[in-house]
Amino acid sequence: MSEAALLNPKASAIASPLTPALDIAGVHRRYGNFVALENVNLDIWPGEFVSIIGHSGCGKSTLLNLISGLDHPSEGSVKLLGRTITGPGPDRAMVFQNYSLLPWLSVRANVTEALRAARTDMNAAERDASTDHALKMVGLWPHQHKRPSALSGGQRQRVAIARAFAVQPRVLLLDEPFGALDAITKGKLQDELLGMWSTEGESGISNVVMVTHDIDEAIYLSDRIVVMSNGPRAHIHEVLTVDLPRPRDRTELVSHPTYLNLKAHMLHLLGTVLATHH
Ligand SMILES: Nc1ncnc2c1ncn2[C@@H]1O[C@H](COP(=O)(O)OP(=O)(O)OP(=O)(O)O)[C@@H](O)[C@H]1O
Repeated sequence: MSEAALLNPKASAIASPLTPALDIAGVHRRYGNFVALENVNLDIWPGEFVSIIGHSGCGKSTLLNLISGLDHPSEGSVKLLGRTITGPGPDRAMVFQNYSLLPWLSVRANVTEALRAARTDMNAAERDASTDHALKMVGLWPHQHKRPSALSGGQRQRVAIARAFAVQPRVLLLDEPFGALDAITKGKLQDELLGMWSTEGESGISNVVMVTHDIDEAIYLSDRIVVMSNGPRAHIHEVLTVDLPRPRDRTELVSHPTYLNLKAHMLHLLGTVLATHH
């Protein structure tokens, strides 16, 4: 990077390696008197895969909603490449816990309509090709003309995943995306996700922020794992770095000392330090 680019704030807003992809600073989220999040601070760097883990109700979905722009902090700011997020945008796509499919549209149309909205750079043929690819990837191509109501919970979740994968946003926000899936499908989609995320270049997914309850999934996929404290007044308890080389081999990983140490540490945090005694 040239000195001029560093000195020119406009030029450096996008290009500087010193600008976080996401800059979450002093974020509080209150609902009336109820404080869901209290003083959350986190920088996520371009290219990072970050997971968020913590007990139920600690504000994980709230944090994702703030990044998506569907919700706003009561205090503090969330910035994307140096610009404050004021609403949803085509640079971010979210896979919700509850699928959020449009029930009056077919499986296929749920994907193509999302592309029409988010990828104005694509023509109809490109949208069709991208939809075909995403639906095949999640194994729903044979079901493409069905309505969501005719699908199982796991199938609906896969439509939501196909929609986000097809859009290929700069930042992909995932709220327990694989929770409803069987182990084989889950593993396959985790690997598809990694394949898309690690794609180099201007297009494609640069950052993934994923809420999960699954410790193994968090370690397998992430560069860093954010452990939230319990709510109310939830904040970041600890950020763990997953210092394991990529590509990672699922079967070799489980006997790797770094993996075992991380897993033991997370079990201790979630099971003892942050235990909820329910
Ligand atoms: N619109 C709202 N109004 C009032 N309280 C809310 C609202 N949305 C969330 N909360 C509260 O904020 C807290 C955090 O909720 P959130 O859904 O972010 O938790 P979570 O960590 O994603 O939980 P889970 O793991 O169960 O999905 C909870 O106590 C929840 O009841």
